[in-house]
Amino acid sequence: MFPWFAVGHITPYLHLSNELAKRGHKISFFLPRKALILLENLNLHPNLITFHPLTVPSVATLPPGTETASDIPFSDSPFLAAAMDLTRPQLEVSLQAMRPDFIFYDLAHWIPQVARPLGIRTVCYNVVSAAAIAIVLVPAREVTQGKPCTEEELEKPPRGYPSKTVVLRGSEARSLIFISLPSGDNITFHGRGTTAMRECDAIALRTCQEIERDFCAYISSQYGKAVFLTGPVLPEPDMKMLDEKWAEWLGQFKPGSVVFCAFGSQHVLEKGQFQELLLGFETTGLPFLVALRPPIGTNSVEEAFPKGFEERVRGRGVVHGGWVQQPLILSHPSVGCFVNHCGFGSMWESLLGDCQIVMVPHLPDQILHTRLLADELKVGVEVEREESGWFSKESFCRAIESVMDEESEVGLLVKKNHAKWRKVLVSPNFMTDYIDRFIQNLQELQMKN
Ligand SMILES: C[C@@H]1O[C@@H](OC[C@H]2O[C@@H](Oc3cc4c(O)cc(O)cc4[o+]c3-c3ccc(O)c(O)c3)[C@H](O)[C@@H](O)[C@@H]2O)[C@H](O)[C@H](O)[C@H]1O
Ligand SMILES: O=c1ccn([C@@H]2O[C@H](COP(=O)(O)OP(=O)(O)O[C@H]3OC[C@@H](O)[C@H](O)[C@H]3O)[C@@H](O)[C@H]2O)c(=O)[nH]1
Repeated sequence: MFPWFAVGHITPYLHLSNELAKRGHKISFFLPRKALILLENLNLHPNLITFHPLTVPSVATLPPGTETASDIPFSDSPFLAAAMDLTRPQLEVSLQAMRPDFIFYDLAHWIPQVARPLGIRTVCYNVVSAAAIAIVLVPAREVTQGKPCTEEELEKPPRGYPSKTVVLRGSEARSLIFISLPSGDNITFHGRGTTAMRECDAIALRTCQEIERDFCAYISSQYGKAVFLTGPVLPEPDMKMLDEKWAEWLGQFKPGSVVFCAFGSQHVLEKGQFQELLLGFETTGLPFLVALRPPIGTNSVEEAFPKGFEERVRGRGVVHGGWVQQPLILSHPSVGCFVNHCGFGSMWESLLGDCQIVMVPHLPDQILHTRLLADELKVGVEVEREESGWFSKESFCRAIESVMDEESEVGLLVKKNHAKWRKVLVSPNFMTDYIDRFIQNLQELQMKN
């Protein structure tokens, strides 16, 4: 396993590794040293899953010590991609010695060049939605190296893109410009993503037909190869592992009453937006647990609190400036609403849980995931932004109240739809059957010469 150096990628690769190991397969997992510390406890089969910490080479354009996407602003992602590419010699030496049957990778587009001569099969395993891939990372989206896409080009989905709902609206499309800019040396993000999928033996996606059938079919037709699906791949939460501190705090509130908020491993808010969000939570009058990193330019969340905030919400609101056990908090009976950025991991965790869903997307893939949930499946609501991109305290509060008010029409509708989808996704054997079929797909691929 060799995922992109981001917690939102390493985590789902580890969930898949656990499922493979559960069925007796042996896994070597390559990841930056720092990520290992955070994720080691998610390894449920240490006898079969071995971690291989990588030394992430220093790149002049990255802050010293950078190892994962959590360490840098989004704008530095291209330099982290360059650093990942420089780990190639480490991978080469290890693969030569190990000779695994398969290697799984995503943004390291050069893996097939290394693996093919060694007879190792390559699986490009993507852990963002099929929709996000279909809208940009396909040959039908023409991108020329050295020529950034225009706004007009970005506004149009590629020919044959199968949805009119799961799209970026108006100025949102501008944020896709990054696909046509360098991502490491001499390659664009589009070049990286499409090479990775064109050159692999199999494309795999962390999704299911039931939700993303048309997008999967589109990707398959664009690349002229089968697309293997793993399903959502989420472990059963083990509530015994929830930190005593949170179990106790959450335990004081009525079932389904607490609003939990987290924005994944990369997103850091501007101070003004952070304060607006907290004021929005305050206005709801509901108990809340917010787990967000200190906003830009601050060293702690406390330092950025709005004036008098702490006293006003004492006893019902907690703001934690670090990492929490998100899947376990979401499964706590007191938690009734999940305000999240709709990273693909959080999207699955919210869909499989039974909290009401409120989305505040930031990156373009997160906007597409939000459209899928809010406009296609209608299982949650999106917080309204102003034209400038600003979320006001009123819009946060309105979105949360609209799903938490038991009388609200929107709240009842999303609850009903969510329950319907959840029933499908948690039905006995749904996830197991996906993994079993996926392994069968791999075994058939292995039979081919
Ligand atoms: C330069 C910065 O680039 C962007 O940040 C990189 C992040 O990319 C994430 O991965 C994807 C994002 C998107 C997206 O935003 C919209 C899409 O329609 C598609 C994708 O695809 C992918 C992706 C990732 C991996 C993979 O194998 C794929 O096949 C597709 C990644 O999750 C995250 O960790 C990166 O930080 C960013 O937009 C920023 O604005 C730019 O400055
Ligand atoms: O405090 C936290 C925050 C997050 N998490 C976990 O970290 C993971 C975060 O993954 P997400 O995909 O939701 O979000 P990230 O922003 O970290 O992901 C990244 O990769 C996936 C893409 O869709 C996102 O756009 C990209 O930012 C989730 O599994 C979540 O449960 C915690 O366990 N605790």
